[in-house]
Amino acid sequence: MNIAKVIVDVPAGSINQTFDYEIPERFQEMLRPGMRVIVPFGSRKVMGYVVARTGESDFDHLKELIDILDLTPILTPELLDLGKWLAEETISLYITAFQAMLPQVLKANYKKELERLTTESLSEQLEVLFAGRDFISYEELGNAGVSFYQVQKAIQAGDIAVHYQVKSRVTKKHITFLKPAREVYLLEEALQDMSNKAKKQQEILAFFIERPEEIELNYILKKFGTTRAVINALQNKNLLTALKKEVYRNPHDDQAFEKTAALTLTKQQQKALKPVRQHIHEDRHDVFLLHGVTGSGKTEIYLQAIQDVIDKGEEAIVLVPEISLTPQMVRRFKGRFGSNVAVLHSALSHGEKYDEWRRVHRKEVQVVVGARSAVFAPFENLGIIIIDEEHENSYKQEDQPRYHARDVAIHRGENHQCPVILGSATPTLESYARAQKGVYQLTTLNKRTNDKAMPEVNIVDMRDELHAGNRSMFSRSLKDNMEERIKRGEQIVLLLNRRGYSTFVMCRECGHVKECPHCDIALTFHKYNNRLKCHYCSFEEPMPMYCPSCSSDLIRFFGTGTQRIEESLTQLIPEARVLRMDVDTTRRKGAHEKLLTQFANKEADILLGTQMIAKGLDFENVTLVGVLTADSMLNLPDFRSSEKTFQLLTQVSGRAGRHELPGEVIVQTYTPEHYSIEMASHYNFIQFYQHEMKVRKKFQYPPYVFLALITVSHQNHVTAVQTTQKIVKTLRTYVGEDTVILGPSPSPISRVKDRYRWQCMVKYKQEPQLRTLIYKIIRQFDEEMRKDDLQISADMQPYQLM
Ligand SMILES: Nc1ncnc2c1ncn2[C@@H]1O[C@H](COP(=O)(O)OP(=O)(O)OP(=O)(O)O)[C@@H](O)[C@H]1O
Ligand SMILES: [Zn+2]
Ligand SMILES: [Zn+2]
Repeated sequence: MNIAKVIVDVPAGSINQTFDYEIPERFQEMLRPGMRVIVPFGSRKVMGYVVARTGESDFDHLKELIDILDLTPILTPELLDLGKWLAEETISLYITAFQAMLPQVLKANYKKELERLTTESLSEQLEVLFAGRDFISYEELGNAGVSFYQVQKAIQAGDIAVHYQVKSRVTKKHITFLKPAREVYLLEEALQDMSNKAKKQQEILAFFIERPEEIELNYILKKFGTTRAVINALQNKNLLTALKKEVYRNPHDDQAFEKTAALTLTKQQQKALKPVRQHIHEDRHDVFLLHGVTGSGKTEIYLQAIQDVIDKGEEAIVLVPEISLTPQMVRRFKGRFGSNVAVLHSALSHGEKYDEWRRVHRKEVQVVVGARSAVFAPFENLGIIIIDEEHENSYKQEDQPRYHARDVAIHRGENHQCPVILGSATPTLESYARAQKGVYQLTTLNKRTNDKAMPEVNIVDMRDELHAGNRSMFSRSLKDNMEERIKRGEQIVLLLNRRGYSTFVMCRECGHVKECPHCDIALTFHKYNNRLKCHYCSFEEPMPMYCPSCSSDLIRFFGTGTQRIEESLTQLIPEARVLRMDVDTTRRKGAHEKLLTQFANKEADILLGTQMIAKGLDFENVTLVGVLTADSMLNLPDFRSSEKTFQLLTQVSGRAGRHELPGEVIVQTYTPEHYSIEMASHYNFIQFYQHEMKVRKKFQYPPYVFLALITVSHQNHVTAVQTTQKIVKTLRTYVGEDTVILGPSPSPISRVKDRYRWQCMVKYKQEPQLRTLIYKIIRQFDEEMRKDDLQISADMQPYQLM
């Protein structure tokens, strides 16, 4: 067994397999699968993961592996298997799948050090090595000739520990971040206009167009091999902004969490919990869909199920959407389980994330609460996996490996024979349809725990406002109601549904929205050439001057930011104290929490915000929720837009009247007759489900079919088109008769980073060989991908279609 099978960190299709290495004598005792190693690869030294040990190889003259990076495996046998499955399921490379399961710190080569933990004496060799110090660098270990096996034993005994030194912790308190200074479509315009000489600027801008989030300056400098001058140029053009952020570790340790005890469950809660408990105790896997209205006490059910798991000596993973990983949510879990909980989310620095991950790895906690990637927590005795707000899009990863956390959770639930709970007030059509078929077990909570009615929803037709001469963003009824609440000392939550802004075109006179004649999807407005396009079938036409439906010249695309609304709000109701919560005001660490605390302390009357205020918030004094433009999302070129609108309206309505005071909701819209708005106003999920299923059936969208999206990109337009054509042709030869292949068509963002992007979509019901087929097709282009920088990616069950 002196041969290691290694997946190397060389992300290329032609290298997507294990390589065999001889294990040198000094590592033989300690090397185990799941450890990272350094191996020679060609003329280089690269990192790799040991996936197995074996006694035989098909090859002669194996090279020796050079070094071991871990003294204990960082991937469990289950996670090694999971990585393989994940790669195959998402048509990704094995190395990419393994990297996705680990915190950032373990992917890079960080400096390591050893810490002495015990005051008792160590073995003689180790005593000599430490020489009275508490910390020594890892390199000293190699030089001292101490056996790794001895070190490993001391680690297992808890006498010493290995740390990865994260640079930011030691050297810097502040890190500079970059982010777009303007809306993405404005960046796109700037990119179009930019001189071809400014190559680096173009590359960097294109990067931010694809990922308009803040990111470390250093990362950008390194990635593009560029200098501060190039960044400055982009800043001077007002395209990027720089900001400094402080970096801490152990974010939750100093906070005191008030201890909570289990509540006496309501009848409905008891009924929902019972079968889950049975499964926990019988070590049985099943998927439970917990469909419970907002405020019905789903979280309490999770907490009590987890308590059982803890009592049994097993472990629990709770996934919550990034956006609702609020201090309120963390407090509920820490309040019940104290330091037995690790929290993993993106607001943590690399070092903090690694620290939390390590607490899981060392079995110091039994519960993990985290965003998507927490589904890979390296527990070995899972007793339950819970996905809260299972309908949230953030559970789908939008780059390689393009996995959905739900699929991973269910796969791990099978591995560990434990239950999986999917909870939501507005389940996805996919999940609800599975529950209807009996694939998942459905449990419904249709009452709030306080037995209060759901707040009444009033729809305001904004076209009437316009006709009455009110051109502001606020209807008369919303204004009157806000003033009344402020007088009574009650509070208001205002939602600006901002996604999709400035992309679709709507007539303000009659509400008409331009749709594609072939696809039942709104056309997207492209400002730089003033044309409307369909992103499914590539239909396009010029932006009309007059509404095709009523001939009004009030047809235009939409665009309003929270800041402008805040201004007009203070003009409209000067006495209102407004807190604005959006990406701009929550950028600083802790800002989110601070705003919520201010609002809870009644230092403001109105909380105005984007999607991030729709979820999880629970304030007793909120009696009015206003939705400024319910339709803005409805017109996104996405077949899920009605579903997303229904979900958002239902979630935000759930923020009102959660306690003693009754709540009310005012929804402003230009299309009050749209079924998702109308049905959300009655909280009628079942009716919405039935209606939307008919629409999906008619247009053949999920859950009636599965989708696979293949995207090709290349600097040369013709190459991109021709490659996509070849792919489509091969696919057509092998798929079944009922399978539909759409395309080639240009991707919605048809040029990024000076690369042209084309795509094709497969709609299928049954294609057991499709993944293998797509994998093989992509591999046929390995040569071009390696030499000519062609890129091909596949997204099975895509969520992002734009
Ligand atoms: N059995 C119970 N008895 C009394 N109060 C309860 C009970 N269960 C939950 N609650 C309280 O009811 C409120 C709503 O519960 P919870 O937040 O768990 O609901 P939810 O379904 O998760 O809501 P949402 O989907 O809106 O986040 C909370 O304040 C919670 O403390
Ligand atoms: Zn019109
Ligand atoms: Zn179309």
